[in-house]
Parts: sequence; structure tokens; C-alpha cells
Amino acid sequence: MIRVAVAGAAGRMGQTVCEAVEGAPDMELVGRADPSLGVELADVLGDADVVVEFTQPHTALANVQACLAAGVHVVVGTSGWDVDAVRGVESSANVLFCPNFAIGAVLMMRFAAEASKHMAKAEIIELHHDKKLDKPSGTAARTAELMEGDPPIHSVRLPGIVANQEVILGDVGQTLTIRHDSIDRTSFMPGVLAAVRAVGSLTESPVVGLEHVLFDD
Ligand SMILES: NC(=O)C1=CN([C@@H]2O[C@H](COP(=O)(O)OP(=O)(O)OC[C@H]3O[C@@H](n4cnc5c(N)ncnc54)[C@H](OP(=O)(O)O)[C@@H]3O)[C@@H](O)[C@H]2O)C=CC1
Ligand SMILES: O=C(O)C1=N[C@H](C(=O)O)C[C@H](O)C1
Repeated sequence: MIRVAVAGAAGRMGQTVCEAVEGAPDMELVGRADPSLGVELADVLGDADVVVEFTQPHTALANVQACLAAGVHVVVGTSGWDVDAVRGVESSANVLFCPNFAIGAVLMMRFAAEASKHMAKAEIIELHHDKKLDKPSGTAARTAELMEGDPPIHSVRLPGIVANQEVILGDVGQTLTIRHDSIDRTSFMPGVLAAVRAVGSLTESPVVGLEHVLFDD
């Protein structure tokens, strides 16, 4: 059994992750850390093999550092923090940061990267719910990083949306649109569980992107 603790357990993602972990036959939920539950990450680290981190841009780095100091592997979904800050940190534990855990979003990023090699220009439009704190989204920033030509990013924040992204590529007389829609937070759960299963076996750390877990190439 993989013993899993969740940081941000009372949040939109954290609650969904707790349910997914409780439903996974090979995992045990051993801790829920969140200010609104009165439980700090330090209180649950001792019981966990893996922490799943879905908090806020300004809290993620300290939580990841605490996991590394305690030798507990950490799967991070929080966007808007600097993963480079944990490069070179000595630890027996690994960091796996996935800007987006939805398989369709991972494929969208891959297809956009490939298309950008062949079309003249591109722009990214990301659309999220209006409670999202960071802008641009982690997915859009990562997509732009993977693409050629430094595409501009446009951010939309509105009630009624979960998470959508369009990458529009243009060339003479044509456009290509690659779009992904998460209509429910359960879309991220198979990816989160795959990351929890894989993080302890990574041969380097930190690793960025679920594609390193899902695909051979
Ligand atoms: N990679 C991916 O696939 C996805 C990533 N995300 C990202 O995940 C993050 C969380 O999103 P979401 O669940 O919607 O946000 P929420 O605001 O709903 O949840 C964040 C939770 O973390 C809590 N929290 C704050 N500080 C700490 C701390 N130091 N330790 C533990 N918990 C803490 C918050 O408590 P309080 O409110 O009391 O401060 C809140 O309950 C965002 O950065 C979002 O962009 C979201 C969806 C998918
Ligand atoms: O805040 C969200 O909801 C999401 N955040 C991630 C991001 O910033 O890309 C992943 C997904 O888009 C949902």
C-alpha cells in the first residue's frame, strides 16, 4: 500500500484527490493537511510515503521543501511556483510536478509543440474559473515553453468554467486549433494516481510533466 497525504485537502482539488486516493486499491489516505482543517503538513508527513500537493502558488515551494527535508516523495499540481528552486536540493525523495494531470491536456501540449515546428505563428487562450489565483495558468506557461516561437498567452477568468485551453496556429490561408476542455475535476484523477504510483521510482528529480510517467518516448 502507498501511504498518501494530501496538502490542500479541503480545497477544490484536494477534496477530489482525497476521494480518488480512498478509492484506489493500492493506496491508503493517511493525512489531510489544510488550514481550514487545523492540520499542518508537518503533522502528517511522518505517516506518508507520498504527499500530493494542491495548495496555492505562494505556499507550494515551502511544502515541497518540507517534503524533501523529511524524505517524503511529492507529487505537485499547484501552479505558479518555481520548480527551479528545488533543483540540486539533496534528498532521498523525488519531486514530480505536473502542470496538468488530464491526459487530454498532456496530449494537447504535445500536439501543440509538434505543430509549432511547422506553422508560422501561434497564440494560446486559456480559460479558467474566476477563483483561480494565478495567471497565466501553469498549463499555458508550460505549453508556451514546449512550443517554438514564444506564443503569446491570453487568460480568461469566468464563473461556470473549470479549465479549458485553445492553441491556435496560423499560416498562409489556414489555421489549426488544438483545444482541451476539463469539464470536471475528476478529469485530473487518473493522472494524479499514476503520478503517485510513479514518483518513488523516478531516476531524476525534479521531473516536470506527466508525459514522463505516461509515455515511453
Ligand atoms: N496540475 C493540475 O492538473 C491542476 C492544478 N491545479 C492547481 O492546484 C492548485 C489548487 O487549486 P484548487 O484546489 O482549485 O485551489 P483551492 O484554493 O480550492 O485549494 C487550495 C487549498 O490549499 C489550502 N492551503 C493554503 N495554504 C496551505 C498550506 N500551507 N498547506 C496546506 N494547505 C494549504 C487552502 O486553504 P485556505 O483556503 O484556507 O488558504 C485551500 O483549502 C492551484 O494552483 C491550481 O492552479 C488545479 C487543477 C488541476
Ligand atoms: O486552477 C485550476 O483549476 C487549474 N490549474 C492548472 C493550471 O494552472 O494550468 C491546471 C488546470 O488548468 C486547472
